[in-house]
Amino acid sequence: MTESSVHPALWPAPHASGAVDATVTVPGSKSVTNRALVLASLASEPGWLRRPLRSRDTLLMAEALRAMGVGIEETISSSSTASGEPEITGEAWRVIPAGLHGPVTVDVGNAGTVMRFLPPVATLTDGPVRFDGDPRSYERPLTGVIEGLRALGARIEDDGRGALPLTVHGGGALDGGPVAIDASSSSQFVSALLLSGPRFNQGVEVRHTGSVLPSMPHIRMTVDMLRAVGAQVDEPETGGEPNVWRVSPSALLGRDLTIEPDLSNAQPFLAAALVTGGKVTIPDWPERTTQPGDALREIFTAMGGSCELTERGLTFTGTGRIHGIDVNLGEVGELTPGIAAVAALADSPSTLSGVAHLRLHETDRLAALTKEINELGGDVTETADGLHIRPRPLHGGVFHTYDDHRMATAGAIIGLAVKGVEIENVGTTAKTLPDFPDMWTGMLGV
Ligand SMILES: O=C(O)C1=C[C@@H](OP(=O)(O)O)[C@@H](O)[C@H](O)C1
Ligand SMILES: C=C(OP(=O)(O)O)C(=O)O
Repeated sequence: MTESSVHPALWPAPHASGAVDATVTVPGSKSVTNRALVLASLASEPGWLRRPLRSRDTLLMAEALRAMGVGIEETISSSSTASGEPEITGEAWRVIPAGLHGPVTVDVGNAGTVMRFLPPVATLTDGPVRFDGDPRSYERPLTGVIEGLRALGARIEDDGRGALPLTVHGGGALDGGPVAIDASSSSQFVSALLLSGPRFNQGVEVRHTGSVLPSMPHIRMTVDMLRAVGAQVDEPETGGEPNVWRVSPSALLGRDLTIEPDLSNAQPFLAAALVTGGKVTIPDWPERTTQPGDALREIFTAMGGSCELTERGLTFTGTGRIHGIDVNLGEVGELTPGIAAVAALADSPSTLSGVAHLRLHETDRLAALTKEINELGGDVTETADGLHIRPRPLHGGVFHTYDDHRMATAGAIIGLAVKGVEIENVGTTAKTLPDFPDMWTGMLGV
């Protein structure tokens, strides 16, 4: 447990006195940064990550890979101006792959990407790799990774619950081949096995056997990023068998990759435009992306705003009126807390569905959102796979965050419209956006 969660401070969420009008530069994507770190570490030559996200989840990933032997040097990248003067263009990480070694202990924190993406990497080391993390990490599902890796030839010691803590006994290589897993509780099981797949002797063929598969854009992100480093991937969306992904064994290239801004972390800022009837521009919004946050253009437009993508970025404009929405968020589950917050301020009810698996995210997000919005006077009920939200006038109070970064940002969105909201442990936003409080007050000019 972190110091801040033992003595959680209360952060008075700023109330917006008028329409916001701001440009907010959002740091790099967590999901892209952590995939890029894994792929660069498994490559056969050095590579670069430019504008990586520097947050708890990505630093834990970098630290774990370093402990296994990978060189990751943090530098400030520069390029020359027309006059020849160097111009600072931002942070860059140079990744230098090396032989992977144990014994190592990996702290996964509460990062889904670290606890799921690294056990497959650990099978390639020459020793034991112990995985441990925050108390909540013991409750988050890992069965697909543990059972999947065992079926592919790995030796893993765990306590039989299909969760952390566990030790992967790396044997220097893994057979690989075909494997069937149920990834209905997390798409990250599929991504995890695919990311290391090129380095398994026979590659990997992952077959998802469960009824639902959440977060498909994140699996597309895995496939796209694998292809970008030279891997050969067959997958359902380009003519392959449904629910089957195949990665051939191959060496991986070291690339020079600029990380896109984190569009899910852009969500609270776009929501601020919607809630206050203002305007927010996010520079460098990609024209094409696999990030689920891109769906906000459609979802927040349906909730009452409008957006325009230009060379300046994405500009989102609110009208001051917010409408409820009936939407299946199965593909974009991580957007649920921010959408629920906006929906609680709308002029009609909302039904958010397709997100039963959020009960096993950083916290049980369906229970947490229901409790916290209702404690401010709201009327939210949990359904089997989501939330039903009937807006009511809300009042101030403490908004608890349960060590969940997206609960903290959801509370901040509500605080824009409701006076006297205090966010407990806003520091938990450090998981993916350490500068959130300053960025938020900066946007509001307070
Ligand atoms: O692969 C990824 O980077 C992610 C996949 C999703 O996980 P689930 O499929 O477990 O929801 C998402 O919610 C998480 O924030 C990031
Ligand atoms: C679910 C999330 O994170 P994780 O990568 O820990 O699963 C999230 O960021 O919303």
